[in-house]
Amino acid sequence: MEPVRAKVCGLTRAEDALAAERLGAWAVGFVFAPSKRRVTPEQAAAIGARLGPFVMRVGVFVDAPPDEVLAVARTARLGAVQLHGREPPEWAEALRRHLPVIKAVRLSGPPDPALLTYPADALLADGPRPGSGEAYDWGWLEPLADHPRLIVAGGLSPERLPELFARLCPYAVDVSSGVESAPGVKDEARLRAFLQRVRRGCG
Ligand SMILES: O=C(O)c1ccccc1NCC(=O)[C@H](O)[C@H](O)COP(=O)(O)O
Repeated sequence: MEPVRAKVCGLTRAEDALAAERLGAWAVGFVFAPSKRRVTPEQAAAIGARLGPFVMRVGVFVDAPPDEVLAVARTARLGAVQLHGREPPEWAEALRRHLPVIKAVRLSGPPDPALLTYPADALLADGPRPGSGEAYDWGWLEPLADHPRLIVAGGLSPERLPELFARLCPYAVDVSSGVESAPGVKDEARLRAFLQRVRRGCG
């Protein structure tokens, strides 16, 4: 059975990042765009430095030009970048010469199938307002179903994973507010419940 990978996004505290690693997250995300969870590159570097070598550090950006993204990635020691805005494909191509790129799409209806040709290493399907916990109709993911690396995000929680996995088996899931007690503060019990369910997979 293929594993389902998990990324815990919107980290602002080392203790939450360490809990995510200990409980089995494959990746942690740092938001560098305007957000209640925004961190500086230096804060992300300090949190990332506490983690072991096998946890991917992902930086979340919204419409930041490639030079800016690469400068942040160097300081924060990121392993991959997640583009959450309307970045032109040329920006993703430029970034992919240096780092893996995850293209995020905000869904308020079924996505344009042209998204499948966007130059990215993975696609992330998010809710209409990232980090808000707002969900969407998973039926809208149909046009992206054949993508080999589809990451499902947006309003996920330990309670909603069983229904998601009964409907589709994505490459990975991404969660932020569904495992929080306050913006940027993760709740260890909810994190544990989420990651335990992910580890059991779709079967
Ligand atoms: O978290 C934010 O505030 C944010 C702001 C701007 C762009 C992206 C942002 N977050 C990215 C994510 O963390 C994902 O959208 C997240 O996993 C899904 O959020 P949630 O619905 O809260 O689980």
